[in-house]
Amino acid sequence: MAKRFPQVTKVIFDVDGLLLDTERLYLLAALKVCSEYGKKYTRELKAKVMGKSEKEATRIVVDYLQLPIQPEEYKEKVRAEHMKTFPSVALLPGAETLVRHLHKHNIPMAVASGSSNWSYNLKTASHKELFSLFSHAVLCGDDPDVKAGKPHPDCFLVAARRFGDNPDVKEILIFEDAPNGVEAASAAGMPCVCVPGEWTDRSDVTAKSTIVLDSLELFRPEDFGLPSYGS
Ligand SMILES: O=c1[nH]cc([C@@H]2O[C@H](COP(=O)(O)O)[C@@H](O)[C@H]2O)c(=O)[nH]1
Ligand SMILES: [Mg+2]
Repeated sequence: MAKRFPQVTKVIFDVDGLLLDTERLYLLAALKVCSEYGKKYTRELKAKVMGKSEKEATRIVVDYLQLPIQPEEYKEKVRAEHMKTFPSVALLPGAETLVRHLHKHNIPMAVASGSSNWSYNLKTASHKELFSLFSHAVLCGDDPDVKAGKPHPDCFLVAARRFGDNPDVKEILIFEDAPNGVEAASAAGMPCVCVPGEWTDRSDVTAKSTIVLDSLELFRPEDFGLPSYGS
């Protein structure tokens, strides 16, 4: 089958809103905590923080809504909500099939997320075997090599270096759901498949994505020179 886009040889997946259905859980937690102070956590505010590191996202929310608490206290309150919901989070449609397919064909794969280690461990707890198929996870919140979170390109460039053989950035395909992540992929010089979640406006990701899909289930590996399903 002919390629539609340049050949890629490696893949990096975003986590929240792309592999895991966590974005609705982030929303519920933020709505609950902000409402305790009579504040409304809006779609516009959510779009600003999706993909950011926990530290940055926390500061942005507290500043934007002028919450009468320190960012650290906001973070702890939100974490208390996440402890209730993250351990049973579901995978998004198409995620498991795609990851297992690429792994079967020995395509090097990593994940790169705005998450902290704490949050990543909690939300991947019931999907440990699937997440063990990635060669490495770059977690912006706690990784000493990541100087700036998405939309800066650092997390994807660090993940690329850890593949080990100094790969060409143009051969590394990013999967993202949010504007900050698409921006980061573009800044890294990497092609990007965007699957916009419920809280991402298509118009915010179209220009800098290689392709925009309604679901991971619609991704055709052969379009990027990867082995097709069934092969
Ligand atoms: O409603 C929200 N969505 C997402 C985030 C932040 O975005 C990251 C998601 O990163 P990614 O999509 O890169 O996995 C989360 O770890 C969190 O820090 C947030 O604060 N609030
Ligand atoms: Mg995401």
